[in-house]
Amino acid sequence: MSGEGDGRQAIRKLAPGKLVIASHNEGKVREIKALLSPFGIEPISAGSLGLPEPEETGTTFVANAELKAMQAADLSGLPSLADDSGLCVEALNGDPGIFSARWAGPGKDFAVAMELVEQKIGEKGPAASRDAHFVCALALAWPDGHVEWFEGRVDGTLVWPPRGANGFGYDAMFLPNGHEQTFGEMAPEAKHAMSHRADAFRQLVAAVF
Ligand SMILES: O=P(O)(O)OP(=O)(O)OP(=O)(O)OC[C@H]1O[C@@H](n2cnc3c(O)ncnc32)[C@H](O)[C@@H]1O
Ligand SMILES: [Mg+2]
Repeated sequence: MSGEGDGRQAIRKLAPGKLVIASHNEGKVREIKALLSPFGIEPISAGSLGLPEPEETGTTFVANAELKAMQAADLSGLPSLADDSGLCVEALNGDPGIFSARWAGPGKDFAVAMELVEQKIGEKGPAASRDAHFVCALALAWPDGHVEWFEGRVDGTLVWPPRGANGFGYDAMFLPNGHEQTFGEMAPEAKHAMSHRADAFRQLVAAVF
C-alpha cells in the first residue's frame, strides 16, 4: 500500500535515532544514511538495536522490503525503513534478482557471487547479452501498521573482471549506461546521483517529506 496522511507529519518530527533502518547490510546502511543526511535525519540501524534479521520469504522486492520494515516497526515501536534490492541480469532471466544476497552464500562473499553471475552468463554463449539492472524497493512502515513503498531502478552492463573497491555487493561489475566507471570505481556521491537506491529515495522524499 502506498499512501500519505499521518506519516508525512510524523516523519518531519523525527528526532535523531527515531527512524530505524531495517537492514543488516553495512554497505546499504552507509548509503541510506548518506541519502537521508540532507534531511537532518539520523537513523539508527536494526543491527545496533539488536533486531533479528528476518527470513526473506517474499517473492518480490516490494514484498521483502515490506516484511523487513514491518518486523522492525513492530519490534522497535519506531517508524522503520527497509530496502530490498538486487541485480537482475537479462541473459539470466532476471536472476539473481531477489536472491542476490543469497548467491553470495552464508559467508556473504560477493567475489564468489560475481564469479557465479559471470559463469552463468558464460554458459549462455559468447553472444549472450550483458545487460543488467539494479532494483531497489524501499518500504517505510509505521508502528500502526501503515506501509508506504517505492521502487527505483538503474540500467547498465556487466564488465569482467570486476573493477574498483568502492561500494559493496555487485558494484564492481556494474557499469551504469552512459558512464565509464563501474559503481565500484566511482565516488559514493556519484553513485548516489544515479543509483537504483537514489531513484527510490527521490520518490520517497517526494511522497513523505
Ligand atoms: O536484507 P538486508 O538486511 O537489508 O541486507 P541484504 O544484504 O540481505 O540485502 P537484500 O536482501 O536486499 O539483498 C540485496 C543484495 O543485492 C546486492 N545489492 C543491492 N544493492 C546493491 C548496490 O547498490 N550495489 C551492489 N550490490 C547491491 C547486495 O549484494 C545485497 O546483498
Ligand atoms: Mg536480505
